[in-house]
Amino acid sequence: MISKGFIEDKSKTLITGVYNDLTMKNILITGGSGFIGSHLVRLMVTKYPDYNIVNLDKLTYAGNPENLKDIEDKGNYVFERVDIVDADAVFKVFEKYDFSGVIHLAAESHVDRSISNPNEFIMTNVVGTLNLLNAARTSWGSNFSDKVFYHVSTDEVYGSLGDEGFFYEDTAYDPRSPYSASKASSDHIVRAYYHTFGMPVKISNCSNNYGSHQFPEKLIPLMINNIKKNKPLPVYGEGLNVRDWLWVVDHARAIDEIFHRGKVGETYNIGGHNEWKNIDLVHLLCDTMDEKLGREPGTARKLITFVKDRAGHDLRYAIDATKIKNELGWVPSVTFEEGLSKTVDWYLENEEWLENVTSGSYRNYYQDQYQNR
Ligand SMILES: Cc1cn([C@H]2C[C@H](O)[C@@H](COP(=O)(O)OP(=O)(O)O[C@H]3O[C@H](C)C(=O)[C@H](O)[C@H]3O)O2)c(=O)[nH]c1=O
Repeated sequence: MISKGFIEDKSKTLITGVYNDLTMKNILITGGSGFIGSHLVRLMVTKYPDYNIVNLDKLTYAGNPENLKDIEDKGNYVFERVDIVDADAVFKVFEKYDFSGVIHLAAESHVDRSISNPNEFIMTNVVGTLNLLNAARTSWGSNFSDKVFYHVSTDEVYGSLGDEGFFYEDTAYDPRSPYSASKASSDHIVRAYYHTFGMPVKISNCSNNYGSHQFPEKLIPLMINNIKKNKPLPVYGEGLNVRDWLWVVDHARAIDEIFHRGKVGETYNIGGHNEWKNIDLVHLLCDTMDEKLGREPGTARKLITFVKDRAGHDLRYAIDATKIKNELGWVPSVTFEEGLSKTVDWYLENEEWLENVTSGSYRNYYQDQYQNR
């Protein structure tokens, strides 16, 4: 079924009326209905009206078209429901559109889920990435001029830091969870396609993101949701693990810069220089929520419950983001206090979204909508 107007094949036959400018570039964003992906799609669709943004997403529990409600009617946005593990389906999408660039974010991303179900992570993150690389290679042939295959990855590939030091672009990979091992593998495969086939690739490795539209299994939205509902706040171990938090909108800005101006074959680390011990962050969230909800100070902290630690829990992540700052001029646009306050407000104002993602209502609704496509 035709989604919303597209260029049917590489001879560029126009078959519906929406995209009548054949000079427009088709850019593929995978995982665009997810948390980081939806922020990137929003930015690209609004900032680059001369690009057709094709969002390819499987719509798992964490991918939700509702995240893009505000831009889904734009003429330069198209949605394709595809599982990247399905090589044939991926090839068909590459045949249907003549992509100039690929920004690949589709991934299983939750570390705890990778511990209980590693296979899904290997399939989506490793095999899925391979399928995209193969489809791009077949589609582009040996003509790589003006093409980019950009893999969006994580700082977890570098392993776990002690109390000191940072991850640099040349830090040796040392992944320790099935999730980070799958992302490390896909980074290596992407690099292999650069060295072996000359494919113009770029990779970025980013620290923990926070912001609107994040599935409430991740630390920040989970805590916000539980505080709101007066439910226990599960802190793993003693809460001493450290994460470097970055506002998701700033991550999307960084991806835009790297996609357009980053050097081919290079890696860029992205981070906020914003390290927090989990327990300190949970305290901050508790106090912020008490204030915003007009509750007695100290109310939310009483909900904190120390629970069994995550297996193989990485102690500390911290990114050195000097390269992206020096080469591309990117720095975070907000302080953590600003970003967190905006984030808490968004979850409080979007109760329905939170309820629907938690109950699976959106998922059921959209799976019905797209089941015959
Ligand atoms: C869900 C949860 C987490 N935690 C701890 C575990 C971590 O030390 C920290 C953050 O956990 P979260 O699962 O939100 O994120 P990470 O495991 O650091 O990984 C995240 O950031 C990287 C960069 C990615 O690449 C991952 O895709 C992304 O999921 O809070 C708790 O103490 N309690 C909880 O209920």
